[in-house]
Amino acid sequence: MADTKPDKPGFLSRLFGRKAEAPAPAAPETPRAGGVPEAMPSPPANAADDLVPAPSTVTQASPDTPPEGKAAPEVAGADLQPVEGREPEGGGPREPVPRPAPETAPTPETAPAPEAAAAPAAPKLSWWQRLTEGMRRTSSSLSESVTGLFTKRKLDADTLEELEDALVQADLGVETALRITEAISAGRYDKEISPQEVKAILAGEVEKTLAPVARPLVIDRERKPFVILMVGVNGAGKTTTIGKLSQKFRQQGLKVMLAAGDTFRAAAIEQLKVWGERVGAPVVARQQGADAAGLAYDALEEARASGTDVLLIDTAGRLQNKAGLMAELEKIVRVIRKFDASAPHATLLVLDATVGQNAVSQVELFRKAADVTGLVMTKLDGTARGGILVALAARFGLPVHFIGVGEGVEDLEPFAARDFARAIAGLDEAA
Ligand SMILES: Nc1nc2c(ncn2[C@@H]2O[C@H](COP(=O)(O)OP(=O)(O)OP(=O)(O)O)[C@@H](O)[C@H]2O)c(=O)[nH]1
Repeated sequence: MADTKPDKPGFLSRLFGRKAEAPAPAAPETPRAGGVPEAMPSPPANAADDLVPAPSTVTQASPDTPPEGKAAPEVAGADLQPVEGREPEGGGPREPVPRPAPETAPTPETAPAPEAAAAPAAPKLSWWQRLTEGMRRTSSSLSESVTGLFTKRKLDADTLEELEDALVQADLGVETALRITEAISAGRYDKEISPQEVKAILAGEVEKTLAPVARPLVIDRERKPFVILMVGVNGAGKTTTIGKLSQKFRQQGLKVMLAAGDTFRAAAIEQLKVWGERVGAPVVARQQGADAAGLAYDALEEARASGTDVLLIDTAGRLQNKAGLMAELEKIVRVIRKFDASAPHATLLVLDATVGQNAVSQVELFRKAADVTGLVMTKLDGTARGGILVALAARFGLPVHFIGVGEGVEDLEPFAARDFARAIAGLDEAA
């Protein structure tokens, strides 16, 4: 018998209806600087491209200090609140002191794996285990909905509507939610469908959306240094991600240098120095409040002179207001290009998954100020809103290079569409 049409508006009208009825992006789950404050008074315009206002210091890496398994704990609390003004001086590192150095410097070959220096006890988990564990909140809320909706029930309009709601709630985005419900309903209307079948279709559709954006970050060895500019709002995980990436690059045998371009926060400079020590990468830094573009230029000179392969430049996640932040980023890019017209070779926007739909406006904002070439999504472990990555992929098509599911150095891995799709749907690892 032919499938009966659902007794409800078509998908398009449902799409427009829903858009009209639920435009407000959900608030972040935890109060944080998910957005850049707008209503603050404008900061004094930055001086012209003053490239050498104050000497930069290069903290020589203590390559003797092995990378550790435990990432720098943040700088929580006040740092994540909207900025009221500059942070008081003396916000020193809130990191554990790096472990004592061993006798010999670790080469990428000899450097101990991050876990080696970490506290014992915890069994080593595979990436799949970390990923599924990290994404449990997102996947269980989806799984519960699917199981609740499709257990011993025929597929009808109400079920589809409810499923669509659950998908939108998980931040997958309206378009993707519609595509998934259409795929599920195709040929199955008024028939029974098991939760497992629904999850398989869900995973398949999510994978289709993600596959085009799951692209590795390729370091062009011809570019020396290969310059990576890290941008994102404060608290998104930029500094931590720089540390984790540095560790990966070092393990690949690359010579890495870090530039403490978040001169807005003293703690960020210190945090980066700690990471530099841990992974064996020198850190170019100036005092808090120094001109970040000038610092970037110094770092480029340093990096070229020392034969560095990869230079990672940290940037401030907030200034007095959005316009100030954007102006600073644009200036950094301008100054970098004076040194090397092809740089930055990658501009990575770090996004915190817990902000949900707010990530959409962050992408729009940062794309205007810096030519964002790829995304890194952090904190997928702290949220039920992991679906936002799917919504971003559908909307912007920007490459997603890495995802983070925890604070540990091993909790950041290259993004793989199938793994993510199966994890979000609550399925087992692909064979
Ligand atoms: N749970 C979890 N925490 C993370 C992840 N990535 C980073 N963090 C934590 O998020 C906090 C903020 O990270 P930072 O690297 O300081 O963020 P930032 O963007 O540099 O912030 P500013 O320096 O304020 O601009 C730290 O406590 C990190 O350990 C992740 O994938 N999962």
